[in-house]
Amino acid sequence: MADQWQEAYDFAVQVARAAGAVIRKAGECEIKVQTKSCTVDLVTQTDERVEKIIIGSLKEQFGEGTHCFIGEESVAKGEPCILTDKPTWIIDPVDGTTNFVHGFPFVAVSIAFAVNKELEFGVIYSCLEDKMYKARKGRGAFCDDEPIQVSDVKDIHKSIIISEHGTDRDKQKVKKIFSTMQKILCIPVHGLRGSGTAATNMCLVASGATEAFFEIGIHCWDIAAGAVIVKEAGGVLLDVDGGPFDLMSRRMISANNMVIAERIIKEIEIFDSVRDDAPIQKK
Ligand SMILES: O=P(O)(O)O[C@H]1[C@H](O)[C@@H](O)[C@H](O)[C@@H](O)[C@@H]1O
Ligand SMILES: [Mg+2]
Repeated sequence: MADQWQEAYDFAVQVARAAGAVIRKAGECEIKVQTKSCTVDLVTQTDERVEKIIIGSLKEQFGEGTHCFIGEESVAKGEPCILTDKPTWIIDPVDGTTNFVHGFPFVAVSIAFAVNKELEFGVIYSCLEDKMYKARKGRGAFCDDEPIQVSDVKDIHKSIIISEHGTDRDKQKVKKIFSTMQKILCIPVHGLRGSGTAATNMCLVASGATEAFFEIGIHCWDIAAGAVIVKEAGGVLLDVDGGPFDLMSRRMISANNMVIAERIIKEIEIFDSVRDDAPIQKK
């Protein structure tokens, strides 16, 4: 059954493109902003609407009950964030909500699909740039149907590194984030960047525009699709402590190769985040 998930993969591309069109259109109107975990963790009606459209389309296509869903906005409303062996869609309807609110031009729809806890494919539609990134396990990574691959740079001094500061404003954590960035900048590297969306950042690694992207505090929906795309483009994924990549751990580094990844890891000051699949605390 080599091609078991091809239909799902093709459908995910269609759904991501349609979702991106909804986001583009919504960006032309007034955007009503609300907050989630804190005052800088933004959400809009578009995030919720687009997630409903995506999950609704997938349920209609594949039947209610056979597939599971982990969506950013559903989890925010109390749905479980547990990856089981069942076919599971992992969805970020609007990755880069802050960018969307401000008109900063990087916003992505991110859709991944896992079976037996293994990622089968990932689709990221960078909808303002109109770029469709996709990858299926063992079959390469593509941008607008052209194969993409990571950069071959091994010399850290010739690299561009991406990181983000996320939405947690705990002073000690922010201090560690900036201390890490300072140390990396002074290795020195050619530059530090951040697009404001983890999904797009991972596509930039996969297409060779940058050598690595790391972040602590991201969620599984931010990185699931990107993980497949980076890997299929020849890159590597690791925990920020150098251990194996763990989708639910809320931290990861994606890089073009192990040499770059391990050099960056030496500088990362790690801080704790509650795992995505941690039991929900009763209030
Ligand atoms: O826009 P989001 O879907 O909320 O994802 C963001 C995330 O909130 C932020 O913490 C990260 O720094 C960004 O890289 C994410 O993509
Ligand atoms: Mg996101």
